[in-house]
Amino acid sequence: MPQKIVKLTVKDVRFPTSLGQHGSDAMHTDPDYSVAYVVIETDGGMKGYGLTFTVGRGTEVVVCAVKALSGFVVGKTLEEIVGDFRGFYRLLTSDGQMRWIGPEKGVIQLATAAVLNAVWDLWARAEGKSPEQLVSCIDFRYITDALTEQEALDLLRKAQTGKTEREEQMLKEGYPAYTTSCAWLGYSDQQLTQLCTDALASGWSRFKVKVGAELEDDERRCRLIRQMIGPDKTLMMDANQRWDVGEAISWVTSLAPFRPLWIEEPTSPDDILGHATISKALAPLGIGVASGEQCHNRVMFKQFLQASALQFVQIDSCRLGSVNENLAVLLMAHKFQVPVCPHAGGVGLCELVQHLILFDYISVSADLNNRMCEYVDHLHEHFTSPVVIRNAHYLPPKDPGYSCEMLESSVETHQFPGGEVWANLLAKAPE
Ligand SMILES: C[C@H](O)[C@@H](O)[C@@H](O)[C@H](O)C(=O)O
Ligand SMILES: [Mg+2]
Repeated sequence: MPQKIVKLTVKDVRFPTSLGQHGSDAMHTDPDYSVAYVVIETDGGMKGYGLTFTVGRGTEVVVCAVKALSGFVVGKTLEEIVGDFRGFYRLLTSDGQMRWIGPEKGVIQLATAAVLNAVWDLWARAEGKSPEQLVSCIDFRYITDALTEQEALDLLRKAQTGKTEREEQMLKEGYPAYTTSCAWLGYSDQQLTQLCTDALASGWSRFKVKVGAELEDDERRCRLIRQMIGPDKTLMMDANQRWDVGEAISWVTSLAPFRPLWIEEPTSPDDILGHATISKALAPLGIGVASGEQCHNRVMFKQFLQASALQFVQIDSCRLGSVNENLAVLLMAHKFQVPVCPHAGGVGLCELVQHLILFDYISVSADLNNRMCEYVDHLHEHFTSPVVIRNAHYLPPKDPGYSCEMLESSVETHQFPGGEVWANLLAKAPE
């Protein structure tokens, strides 16, 4: 029976993570991890859950944008949507009036991600998908000079070989992960040492440290973490867009003795040629450039790849236009032979992105070289099917759907500004 979507609700849900400096970096010094949380409902009583991640103030703007998009979803059947998913994607991203406030970037793209993530959740509960079906979800507009529909189909068909073995391998071993939880910028050295000791004891071998505010602090913290993890484990550094191009090169050169695998977001996320310059300058030091958590669409990723500006592609489940656009980027990255190491953490990003990276390994790249998925140990307890990490690997999710359904009680108490958590905090806040 066709399932008609009859309702879409969206809520502003925030967690006061800034109180403990969790998630802090050189540019976002006080993040309150938040989501615009979307639930769509069908007349048959089925529900789809979706979200997009933000860091506090401004979530209400994303909520408004989701409301502005809801008219495109409510009244449609799931079959109508997935029967022409490319067309539906365009309806959301290319509406003649709404596209002016994007197109395909900023708040409206975050809202698109939240809505489409909910649609994918609903669809994912239903069935498996063939290469043809997947390709039919991708909007190839603006990327055919890098990847055609036929090439995408060929890549997916080629990766059918060995798929079952890779699936079994993932079920047994899981997908390799790295942790960012030890070294947020606002953590003291003592906290860093303790968290690093715990992480090593739990089997973590890949670590990311925040840098970019003060060089001396960076040197001290990187020395500390390198000493703790030893010479053989992997270290990544993340500057969250703090530098100009020249500054990035000299700053990272000073940190080179600590042997980072990559420097993440060294400069503006929009500066493709700047990233290319930094990549070229750092290559002789064996340091790659990573970016993507604020790369707003497939067209930007295409250019980063064409310009050899990135050595690690960091897809994001909520920044790009949901699975549809992530599929395009995974396939382009594979064609350009650049490893994908997704951005995760936040609220629900690990839950969502585990699906994409498992898909990448099983159905696209068939490669684990230089690949790992970010993990941050926060806020998983608010989800009905939280990620499962075993020995620093993501174990494949077992429950149907896209894993971003939150506990009703968590949504209730963290709704901004009226939920209990915020009502209490705001009552205590100075005028
Ligand atoms: C404000 C956030 O915590 C960011 O610092 C975070 O997403 C980070 O860039 C990361 O790579 O995990
Ligand atoms: Mg980052």
